[in-house]
Amino acid sequence: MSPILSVRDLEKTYEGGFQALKSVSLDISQGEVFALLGPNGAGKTTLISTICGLVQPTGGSIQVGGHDAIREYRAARQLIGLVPQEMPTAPFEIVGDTVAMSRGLFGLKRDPALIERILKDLTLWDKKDNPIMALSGGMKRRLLVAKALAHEPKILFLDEPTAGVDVELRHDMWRIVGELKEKGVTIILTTHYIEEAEQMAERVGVINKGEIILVEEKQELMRKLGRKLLKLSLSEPLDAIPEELKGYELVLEDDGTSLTYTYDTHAERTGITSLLTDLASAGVRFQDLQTDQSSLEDIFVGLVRENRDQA
Ligand SMILES: Nc1ncnc2c1ncn2[C@@H]1O[C@H](COP(=O)(O)OP(=O)(O)OP(=O)(O)O)[C@@H](O)[C@H]1O
Repeated sequence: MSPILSVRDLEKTYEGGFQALKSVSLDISQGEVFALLGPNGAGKTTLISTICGLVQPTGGSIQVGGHDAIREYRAARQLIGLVPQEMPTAPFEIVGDTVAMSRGLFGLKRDPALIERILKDLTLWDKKDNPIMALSGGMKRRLLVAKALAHEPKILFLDEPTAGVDVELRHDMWRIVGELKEKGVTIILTTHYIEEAEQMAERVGVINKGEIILVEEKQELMRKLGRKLLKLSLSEPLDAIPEELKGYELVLEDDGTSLTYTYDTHAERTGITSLLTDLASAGVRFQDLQTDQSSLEDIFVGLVRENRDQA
């Protein structure tokens, strides 16, 4: 099946020369939930804004549902709903009106029944006659989702949907995403949190400094994130791994002075206890041991640390 969204070699250099996107390529299938994970300033908002036509790219191309996002802007934009990080609307606007107006902006016929359903789904129906300023922060977040859905988009972008929200609203957002997915809406969300990507997404892309450095199926990513290394410094160097330890897929390193075992922290059994017993019966002694995170976790922790250091 051809992707509903296809981004090719996308570049964005802001006025002043800062390159926020460096040749980003990405394909998203219809109906999938994709999380774009990355630290502050990685380029997540720039990427979304460029796809939604709010920011002009300086290179590359974007196809949305087969439409070129620049040459066929209106057709492409019609398919997209965008939930921004913050409420850009006027505080005096009435909740029900502002959602209906969002639909009108796309030149679509009024559909009060649809607006009612959207407001009810987002538990905003009893606030429909209130001005936006009378809503709590959490309700404003829900209203942003309602406005983005009013023209029945096929692709919904959620920019940091749970940044700064309480636990209850975070779970609500996860539920809303699940329900939209059931209806066949393609969802792309940005987040800082591995946990959030794990909860919601089927596929995860990691972006850093304007480059997508990894795209993985969530299951595969979590498997890698869950991997750890156990490194044993041996008392006496080994020429080879003893036959009875072959099942552990150990790696002999550092001129035979260290053995490394990879295990899965999510597994019911890590295999460490039996490894240590089998090492003893094979007569392999060690003087020290240390554990290490898997390389993927290193990447992400490294990204976040780098970002914090720069802040
Ligand atoms: N209008 C602009 N002019 C110049 N530089 C900009 C502009 N908008 C964003 N940038 C820069 O581009 C980089 C990427 O910003 P962007 O907002 O896309 O990151 P992000 O991953 O969404 O971060 P956050 O998680 O903080 O929202 C940042 O270094 C930012 O300062």
